[in-house]
Amino acid sequence: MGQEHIQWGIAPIGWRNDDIPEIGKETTLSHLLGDVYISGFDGTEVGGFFPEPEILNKELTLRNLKVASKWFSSYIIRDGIEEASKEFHELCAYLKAVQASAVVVSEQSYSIQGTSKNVFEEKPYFNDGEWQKLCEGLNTLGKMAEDYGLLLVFHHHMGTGVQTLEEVDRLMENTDPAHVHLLYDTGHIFVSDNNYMDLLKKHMDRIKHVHFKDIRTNKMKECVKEGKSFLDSFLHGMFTVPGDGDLDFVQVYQELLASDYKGWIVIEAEQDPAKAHPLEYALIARNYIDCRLMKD
Ligand SMILES: O=C1C[C@@H](O)[C@H](O)[C@@H](O)C1=O
Ligand SMILES: [Co+2]
Repeated sequence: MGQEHIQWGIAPIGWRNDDIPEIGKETTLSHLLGDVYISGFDGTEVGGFFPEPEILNKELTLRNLKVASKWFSSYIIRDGIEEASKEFHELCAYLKAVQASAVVVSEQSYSIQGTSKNVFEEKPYFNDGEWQKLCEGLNTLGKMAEDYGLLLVFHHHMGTGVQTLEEVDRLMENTDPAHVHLLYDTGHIFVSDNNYMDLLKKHMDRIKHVHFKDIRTNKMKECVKEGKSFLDSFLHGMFTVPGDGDLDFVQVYQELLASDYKGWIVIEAEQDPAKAHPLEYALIARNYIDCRLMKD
C-alpha cells in the first residue's frame, strides 16, 4: 500500500509552543532542526519563531528537511474576510517561498483556546449567520491559497466553534470541496468526541493534512474533572506522542493507506519541554512509526 506517498513530520510544538511562547524559548532553530533530523523525520511545520525564508531555506537544505505548513488564526467572523485576507496573503507568500504544501487555518473568533476558561464546557457556538460568513470566507481564502500553490486545510480545534464532528460536518457541507480541505487531528477530535475514527471515515475525501496527537486518557480525565483550560490541560500532560498514549494509530494509519492518502502526517504533541524531553519523545514517536505502523 502507498506508504511511499506519506511524508512524516514532527511539529516544533514539543520544543517551543506558540500558544505559550515562554515555553522552551531558549531552544534555537538549529537545535530544533537537528533533533528533527536525528529522529529521522522528513520535516516539520513552521513555528512562530522561524526566520525569513532565505535563512530558513538554507537551514532546511543543510539537513535535507522540508516544511509542510504553518498555522493561521483567522478571524473571519469577528473581522470580516477583507481584514483576514491581508495577513493571509503575507503568510501564503512566506509559505510559497519555503515550499510548503499547505496553510493550516483555524477560525479563532470567540475561541477560548488561549484563555483560562474550562475548555471542556465553555466552547463557543456560531449562529447561522456566522456559519455562513465563515464558510464563504474560507472559500475565498482557499482560492487565494491556490494562487500561491498551497492547499487550505481547516483545523478543527478544542475550544473553538469548529470542534465537534457535527461542526466539522457543517463546515464540510457548506464549503467548496475544490478550495477548502480538512486537517484531521486525532487528539483534538478524541478529546472533543471520544472517538477519532468516525471523522476520519466520514471526511476522508476532504482530508489533505494530518496531525498525529496522542492522549493520556488518565490525564484527560483529571483535566475534565478539574475543569482545566486548554493551556493548563496540555501543561498537565493531556497530550503526548503516538506510542506513549492511549489512541490506536494502527487503525488510523491503515484507514489512511486504504484510502490512498498522499501527503504529510505530522506528529504534534504539545507538552512542557521541561518535563518531556523533546528529542526523547520524538524518538518514541519514530520508534512507534517504524515498529508498529510501517512494519510491513
Ligand atoms: O495544530 C495545532 C497548532 C497549535 O498551535 C494548537 O494549539 C495545537 O493544539 C494544534 O493542534
Ligand atoms: Co493540530
